[in-house]
Amino acid sequence: MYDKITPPTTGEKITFKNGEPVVPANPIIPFIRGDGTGIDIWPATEKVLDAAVAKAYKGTRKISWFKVYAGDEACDLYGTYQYLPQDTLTAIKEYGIAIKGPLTTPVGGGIRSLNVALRQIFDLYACVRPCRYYAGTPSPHKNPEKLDVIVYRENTEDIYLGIEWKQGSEIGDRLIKILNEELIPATPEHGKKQIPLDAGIGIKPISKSGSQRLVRRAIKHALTLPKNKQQVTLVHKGNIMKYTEGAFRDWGYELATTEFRQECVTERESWILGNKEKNANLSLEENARMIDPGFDALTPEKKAQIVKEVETVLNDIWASHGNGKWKEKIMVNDRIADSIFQQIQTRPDEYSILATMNLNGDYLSDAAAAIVGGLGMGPGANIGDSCAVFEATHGTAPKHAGLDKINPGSVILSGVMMLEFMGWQEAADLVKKGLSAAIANGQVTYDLARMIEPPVEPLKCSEFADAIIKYFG
Ligand SMILES: NC(=O)C1=CN([C@@H]2O[C@H](COP(=O)(O)OP(=O)(O)OC[C@H]3O[C@@H](n4cnc5c(N)ncnc54)[C@H](OP(=O)(O)O)[C@@H]3O)[C@@H](O)[C@H]2O)C=CC1
Ligand SMILES: O=C(O)CCC(=O)C(=O)O
Ligand SMILES: [Mg+2]
Repeated sequence: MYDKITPPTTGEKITFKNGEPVVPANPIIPFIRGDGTGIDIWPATEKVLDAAVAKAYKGTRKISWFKVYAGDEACDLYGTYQYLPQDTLTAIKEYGIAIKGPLTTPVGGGIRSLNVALRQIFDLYACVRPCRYYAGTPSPHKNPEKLDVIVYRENTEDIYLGIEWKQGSEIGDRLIKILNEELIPATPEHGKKQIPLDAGIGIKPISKSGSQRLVRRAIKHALTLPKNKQQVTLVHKGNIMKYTEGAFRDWGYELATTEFRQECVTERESWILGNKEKNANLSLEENARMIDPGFDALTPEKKAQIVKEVETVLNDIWASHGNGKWKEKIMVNDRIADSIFQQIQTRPDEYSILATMNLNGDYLSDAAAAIVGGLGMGPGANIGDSCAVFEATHGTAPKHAGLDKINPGSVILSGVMMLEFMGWQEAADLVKKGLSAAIANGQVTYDLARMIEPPVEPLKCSEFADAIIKYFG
């Protein structure tokens, strides 16, 4: 079955039932070490996870790690350009849950991202990246503890589908010609616009099904959070990209107000309901004026539309959501992408789950990680309905590779997410406890040490792992 790798001789497979993993006591879990700093981070991660499982379950549970190859290491073993061998894909498919270090993607030309390829091959449509603060972590922000968000990023489409044509390529030029001469002129709203003849072209597909399955998962996650964090914010640049990013927002609201009608309230609905609660005699038009500050300047048609919206909301959900009942529901709102980048800095405690398309989520997860201590503190998971691959937000950080210096925190915390996904909460809690205590005691790697006042001597990557284990208690 495998060409150059052999699964561990002990251990069993994880399977999936209704999208949830069924985990034996001794699961086999494939891991990819990763390029660049993967060489430092992976051994530290494995050591911490093994120690936590051993301590939590006293030998009754154990992970059998299965080394599989991708990136530079794969080429060394399988030959030139064998960046993602079939063996690796077979193993991940067979064992269901995997964890990986970062993999290099060249800029401009060369191979397309192996990280993205894995997400697409296994349909890992939700990239889940929690950004929360561990006490004692130095941060460029005054109140980093106020940020506690989970970026829920659509992980398989958007421009990451990678359908693009190089400037000057035959098909790219043909496409531009067809667009300029046929399709754009046939679309009145595009007027006399033309694509420059020397442009590269990329396609940005955003589908209804792809958007809604991501938002569905985000809402289900919100249902598991404490009441004050039960909120899903749809992040988009829908004012500019109306039929892709704007549609993502609309499909998100549609899903929330149909599939999750009893569980959700939208922000606008909450205003309408709240207005009526404060003044039961409010007319529909007065209510409409209160939810839309520019109401009086609108055209009669637009005004009528908003009055109709108020009427529909009150007819449809006053009984189920009115009289304050909406305060117990999941709040679904939306924010324009550029705005959310400033909002997570200026009003961090107003947000919880940020549901995004692929590119926005990629940017936003790095930015949010920076607030709570940097890319060394940014874990992540790529989750589908029958497979999950855990990986950090950061990349290979090549200048730090092989120095036993980098912060393994993000991959270790990705391991925590993996343990939680497996239902091994006791082991996950031990790792979080050890990591929190190490940081609180100033035992940190260079990235955090350089921000602490007064400065502390940084630990090596491997020493940080040992410190975490020491603080399991
Ligand atoms: N999922 C994946 O595998 C990903 C892969 N990549 C790939 O990684 C390669 C390098 O990308 P690059 O843009 O340099 O981004 P990186 O995330 O690899 O690194 C950028 C900087 O972030 C900081 N950083 C990253 N990881 C850590 C860590 N574990 N601990 C502390 N600080 C950290 C370092 O800052 P400083 O030097 O200031 O300390 C580093 O120089 C590219 O090929 C890219 O495509 C990128 C993102 C995700
Ligand atoms: O695949 C890559 O090289 C980069 C991907 C990335 O930045 C991410 O998923 O956050
Ligand atoms: Mg990224």
